[in-house]
Amino acid sequence: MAREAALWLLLLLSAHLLLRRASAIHRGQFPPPTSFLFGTSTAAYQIEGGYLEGKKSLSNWDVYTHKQGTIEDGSNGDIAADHYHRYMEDIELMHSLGVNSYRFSIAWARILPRGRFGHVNPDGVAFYNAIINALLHKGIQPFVTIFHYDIPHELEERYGGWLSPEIQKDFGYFANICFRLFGDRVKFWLTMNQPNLLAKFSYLNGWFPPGHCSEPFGNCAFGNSSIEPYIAGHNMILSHANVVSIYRNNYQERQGGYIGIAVSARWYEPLRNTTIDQLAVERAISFNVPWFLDPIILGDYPAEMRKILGPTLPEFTLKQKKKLHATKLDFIGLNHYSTWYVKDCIFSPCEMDPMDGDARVLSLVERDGVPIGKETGAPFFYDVPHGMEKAVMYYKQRYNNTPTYITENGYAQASNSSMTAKDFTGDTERIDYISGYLTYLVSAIRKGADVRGYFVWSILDDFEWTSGYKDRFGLYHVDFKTQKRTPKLSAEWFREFLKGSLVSREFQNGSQLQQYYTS
Ligand SMILES: O=C(/C=C/c1ccc(O)cc1)O[C@@H]1O[C@H](CO)[C@@H](O)[C@H](O)[C@H]1O
Repeated sequence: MAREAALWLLLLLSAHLLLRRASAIHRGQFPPPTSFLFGTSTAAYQIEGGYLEGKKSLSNWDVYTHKQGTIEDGSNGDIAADHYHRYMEDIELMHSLGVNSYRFSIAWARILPRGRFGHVNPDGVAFYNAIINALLHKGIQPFVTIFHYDIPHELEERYGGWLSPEIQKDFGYFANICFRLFGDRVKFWLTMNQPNLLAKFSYLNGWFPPGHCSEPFGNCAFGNSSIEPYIAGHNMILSHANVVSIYRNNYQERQGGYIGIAVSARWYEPLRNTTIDQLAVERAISFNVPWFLDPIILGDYPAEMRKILGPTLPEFTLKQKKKLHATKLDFIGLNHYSTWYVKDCIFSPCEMDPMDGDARVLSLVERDGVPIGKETGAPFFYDVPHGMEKAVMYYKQRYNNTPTYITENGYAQASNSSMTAKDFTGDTERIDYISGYLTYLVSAIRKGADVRGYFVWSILDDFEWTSGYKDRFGLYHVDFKTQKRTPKLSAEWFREFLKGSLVSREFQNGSQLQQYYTS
């Protein structure tokens, strides 16, 4: 039965490639597996479930999702994709794809249920040991995010989470335990995931816990949208620096790994070809990635931010600047999905934008009624493949070609509860999306960008934060009632791509094939 399904998918895939020639892209255009990672990406809260199992405590997300009205479909991550019980099956799926890396995150509340105020939980440690060992056994490099949005709820209650400098101590305490317990086997660490997006979702527009915001960015019971995002951001930057210094001083030499940070790297284009919209693009960019990477790599916030925010933007003390300078990072992780048009809001009137409005810009997905790219199942995410090359080349230049990994890129299918696996497995749009972005990534690499890996978000359909289970990003479909995993066409495509066998389908002409194998 499973065999039949696989054959059927393979047939569909061949037809897709023949008819649409979707991918001139092939594995041989990238550096060899010894120097380039191809993997899939996940985060603990989005796939694990088991929210009260193994003596885990409640995280901020457990508490938030259990409140009415926070998640669009009223769901939560209590069970999610049940990866807590099915991790071996999921690792086998990845192995069958032929990836050489897997990016996942560690649930803080599994390792330290009470943060630094309690004990290390052996069950949590055992869970991640089992995952790491199973991955290594199959030749898959663990690529670990220490913090991907979920913190022990107690830290939120005690001192307000990321709003307090206290969090720096807790985060350092947690990371130190991760390095000590897992660092003998984990060689790739990300301190955090998308702090630049998280600070806004948590404290500017209030979509994520603790749901803080104020007018005009949103209407929340608590918060101050013009101050709190930058306080949280400041604590995140200092927490990153602290954790990198812990790794450098106590582990890196002995363990021989690398440490970086993953940021949300949206790309922006001017709505009109005018100076004011071009300046708006520069502001939008500055308030996105450079908000975090300028302090971490160059030592201070970007000038555009200081100019607009003035004293609202915290200052780094001399001591902090010294620490930033001494730590920095080994590599940059870019999460890239889409591109937006940007319109100036300083010299022209605008509606309030709860994502980019703090940069005095409005981001849009259409120009004169024409969408910026092909639409996807996620509202606001469009298929704009050239944005990948633009973003990579921009940050190559800004950060002196720091080694870079594309830590996330992927495509969402929209769904509703009456749809079944069959409705999702013929996902040629995802194949087009991924092969398009990979094509532009190859172009950036050819132009000298030091890109060392690419991770698809995601291996499985998962809990997509405030969208709940509606947006399906998986290469494998998950039936959340039975937890059955079914490969989509894109999974078969990725497998063929990683094998290098797409080339033989693409190039019927023998000499080109010859060229590929000898180059
Ligand atoms: O980029 C985002 C999230 C965007 C968003 C969320 C909720 C909204 O309401 C609007 C946008 O996160 C990255 O992209 C993925 C796919 O989304 C997430 O599942 C990952 O966890 C995250 O690192």
